[in-house]
Order: sequence, then C-alpha cells, then structure tokens
Amino acid sequence: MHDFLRNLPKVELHLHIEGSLEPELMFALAQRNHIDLPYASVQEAKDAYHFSDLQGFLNLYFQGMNVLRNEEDFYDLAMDYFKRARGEGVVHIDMHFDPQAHLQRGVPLEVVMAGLLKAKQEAEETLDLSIGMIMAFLRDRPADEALHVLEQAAPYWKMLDAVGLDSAEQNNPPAEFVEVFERAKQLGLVRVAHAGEEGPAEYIQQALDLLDVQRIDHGVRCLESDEVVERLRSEQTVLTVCPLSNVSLKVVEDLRDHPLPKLLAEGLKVTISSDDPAYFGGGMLTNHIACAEAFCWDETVFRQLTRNAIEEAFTTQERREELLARLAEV
Ligand code: HPA
Ligand SMILES: [Zn+2]
Repeated sequence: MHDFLRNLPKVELHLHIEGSLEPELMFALAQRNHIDLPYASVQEAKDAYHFSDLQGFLNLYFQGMNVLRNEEDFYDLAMDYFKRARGEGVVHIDMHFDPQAHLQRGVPLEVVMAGLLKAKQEAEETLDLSIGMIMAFLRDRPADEALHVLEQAAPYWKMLDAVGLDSAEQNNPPAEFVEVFERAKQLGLVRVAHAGEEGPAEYIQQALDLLDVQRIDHGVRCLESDEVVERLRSEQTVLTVCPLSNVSLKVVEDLRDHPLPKLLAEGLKVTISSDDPAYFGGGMLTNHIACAEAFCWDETVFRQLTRNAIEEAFTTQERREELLARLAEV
C-alpha cells in the first residue's frame, strides 16, 4: 500500500505555503536575516507544535513566517516545499498565500509575489509539478483591508487562479466578505473559502450563497446540516479535507473518528490535502498513509480521491488529462 500511495500522482488542492516552513529552514532564514527566534533549537520549535485549537496554531504560524523578509526567502520557502512534495509523488499543488500577513510586517506584495512566482516557474520547468496560486484574505482582519489588497494586486490578477478566505473562522462569517468576493468575481477570479473547519455548517452555506465559491476548504462540519450535505452533493462541490490538520487542531480527537468515511458515503466530492505540513505532522504522503491505516481504505478509494482532485485542480485541461492518464497507469 505504501508503494502504491507514493506512486499515486497526488494533487494537493489545499496548502498554505507559509505553513510549509519547516523549523530547519526557519532557523536558516532567521540567521540570514539576523532575526531572533523564540526557540533555542529546531527541536524546541518542533516541541512547541502542539495545539488546542485553530487560534493556537495561527499564533505560531504568524510568528514563524516573521523570518520571511526578502524575495529570496519566499523563493526558498516555496522551492523547499515543492521539492519535498515532488519527492512524495505530488504532481500538482494549489498554493494559498497570505499577503496581509506579510504587508502587516512591512513586506511588500511585490516581494512576496516575485519570490513565489519564480519558484512556481522553476518548479513547472524542472520538477514536473504544476502550481496554482490562491491569494487568500485573512477573515479576522477588516474586509476593507482585503478589498484594498485585491486592488493592490492588479499587476498580478492574471497570474492568480483564485482568491481564498482563511485564518480564524469562528465569529468571522463569509457574509462579511461579500463585497470583496463580488469584486473578485467581476475581475473573473475564481473564489474558494475555508468553511466548516471550526465554524458551523451555516458558514458553508454562506460561502456558497454569498461568496459564490467553487470549492470549500475543509467543510467537515457540513455533516451537521442535511440541507448543506444535499447541496454539496447535488452540486458536487469539492471539499479539500485535511485529515492530519483536523487532528492537530482538535477538530476531531483521533483520526479514526474523522468524518472522511461518512463524507464519502454521502457521495460528496472529497479530496485530501496537508494544509500546513510543517506544523501538522507531515505532507501528502503522510496524510494518505495515515488515512489508509485509520480507515482501512483500499486502492479504489485513493484512486477516486485523486481523480476528484485532478478534475478540480487549477491547471490547464491538457495537464488534467495528462494527470488522469498517469493515474490510470498506477
Ligand atoms: O487550517 C487553517 N485554517 C484557517 N486558516 C489557516 N491558515 C493557515 N492554515 C489554516
Ligand atoms: Zn487551510
């Protein structure tokens, strides 16, 4: 099974590139940029990665990314992850990034974009990896600020595959971001949103109705509403489920209690991603192996999940067909 899962042409639809910052690279960048870290060693950083909820994680996530200052740092961050993911058999990644988290620290959007776009181009040319770009807005910051960032990103609109919505979900409903997402739609940008991770099924409904999203990131709490499940099933809206993330952030107690099998049994379009692999115990392969063990899934299930992800990946029709052909050969 491990060999099969490694060889499976895995497609990751839900990955925060800032959450791929491994402690080793954090230390290297801290040294390069003369920044003091709150950890004495790589091991001490790893030991701190125990969370009781999403906010507990976000505090360390925003602190960790403080070492990212220059174009080269963003390039190194992304290339480091792309190479690691490719080594695990990943063939496509839709990458969220959080401009506001960098702008707040005085890092210009141009620096972020230049580093990430350079890494994307190099990965696509040399690693047999395709990369989608999702510019995410922080839902615990004012919607006005998000709108301003969207306008500021005008030189990059053509290079974005979608806009997203992330960060602390509870009490920050999609409804607050209607204007921002309407503007994105007017610009021809696809929309996605985190919903139903810590927040209620109602937020999934809002994301679909008010933000007109094409994907729901996480979405596991849809099971609390028959109406929302029916809607997701009939529209075959893809859910980007992140199993080890949900365990780390205590959305579920244990992977064996995870609603993934139930989501599949409900006929929903489920996929598997790693979310923030440096913080949640591993990347795509680790997530797949953990699911195989927890749910005793056979190859058929993983083929279906991978087919779902390929069909929904932000890439060309030609690349999707190529990846489907590769899936058929495994
Ligand atoms: O899992 C997450 N949820 C919400 N926001 C995030 N930003 C990075 N990771 C996450
Ligand atoms: Zn996420």
